[in-house]
Amino acid sequence: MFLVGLSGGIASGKSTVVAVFRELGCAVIDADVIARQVVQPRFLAYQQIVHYFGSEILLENGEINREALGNIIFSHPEKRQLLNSITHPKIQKEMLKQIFKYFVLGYRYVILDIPLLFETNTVTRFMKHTVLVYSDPQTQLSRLMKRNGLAQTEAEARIASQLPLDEKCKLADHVIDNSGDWESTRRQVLRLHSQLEDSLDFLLVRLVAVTAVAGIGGLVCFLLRHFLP
Ligand SMILES: CC(C)(COP(=O)(O)OP(=O)(O)OC[C@H]1O[C@@H](n2cnc3c(N)ncnc32)[C@H](O)[C@@H]1O)[C@@H](O)C(=O)NCCC(=O)NCCS
Ligand SMILES: Nc1ncnc2c1ncn2[C@@H]1O[C@H](COP(=O)(O)OP(=O)(O)OP(=O)(O)O)[C@@H](O)[C@H]1O
Repeated sequence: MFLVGLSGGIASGKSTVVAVFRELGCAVIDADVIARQVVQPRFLAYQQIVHYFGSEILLENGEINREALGNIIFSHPEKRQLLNSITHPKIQKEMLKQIFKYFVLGYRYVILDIPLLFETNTVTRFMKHTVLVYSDPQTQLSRLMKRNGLAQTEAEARIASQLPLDEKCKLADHVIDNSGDWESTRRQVLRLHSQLEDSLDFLLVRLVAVTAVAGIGGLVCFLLRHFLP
């Protein structure tokens, strides 16, 4: 089994791309979804967040007010670092569990949707392929403002909290440009999907070749040992 790391910038279109991969039957693990689960009130990360950020970041029902926490961490790098240090180890542990689940289920590759894949670049070495979902700066900004109802300065602060998309493009093996319409993105995902399937075939061919060479080598040794004086 191999891993495909998928990333992008905030509102660049990762979920849009991942939806097409899911439609094609691919296994996908979404770090944003896990990040939401690990801060539920019954977990340790929740207590740590309340301890460091105070009860003012809680909603009336006791859950974390994500908007309030986002406003803090996207404008204070040291607080972002603190939140990352609380949540990231738990997110990685849960991702590992899910990778194992898909391995047991027999999936041949798994797509990991990790927004900060290239920022925390220790993870990229476990990926056979990396994919970047790009959108041009103006499109990214306007989609983010519209989706989250943010003012331009707030949206710019969120974008600035991540490595620029142009930098990430240089680090990725594949780029999907989501600056255009849905159909154009869909076509690119279909093309990439068939490339990933081809690379899977290539892996199988290599595995068969290695097994065949080992088998022939064993047979030659056997013959030499038994038939040579
Ligand atoms: C700050 C939080 C509360 C904001 O929640 P909200 O529901 O508004 O946004 P959501 O979780 O859907 O994230 C949206 C996007 O924000 C960006 N983002 C989230 N966390 C971070 C971060 N620590 N640094 C930079 N960008 C981030 C990502 O591009 C992500 O896809 C939340 O994102 C969070 O808990 N972040 C810390 C965990 C984390 O790093 N998550 C990213 C996946 S590893
Ligand atoms: N090709 C497109 N055309 C028009 N709108 C789009 C397109 N792709 C995405 N969008 C819209 O842009 C917004 C961001 O897209 P999406 O949620 O897929 O990004 P994301 O990278 O997963 O975001 P985040 O990391 O912040 O959660 C959404 O409101 C989505 O509907």
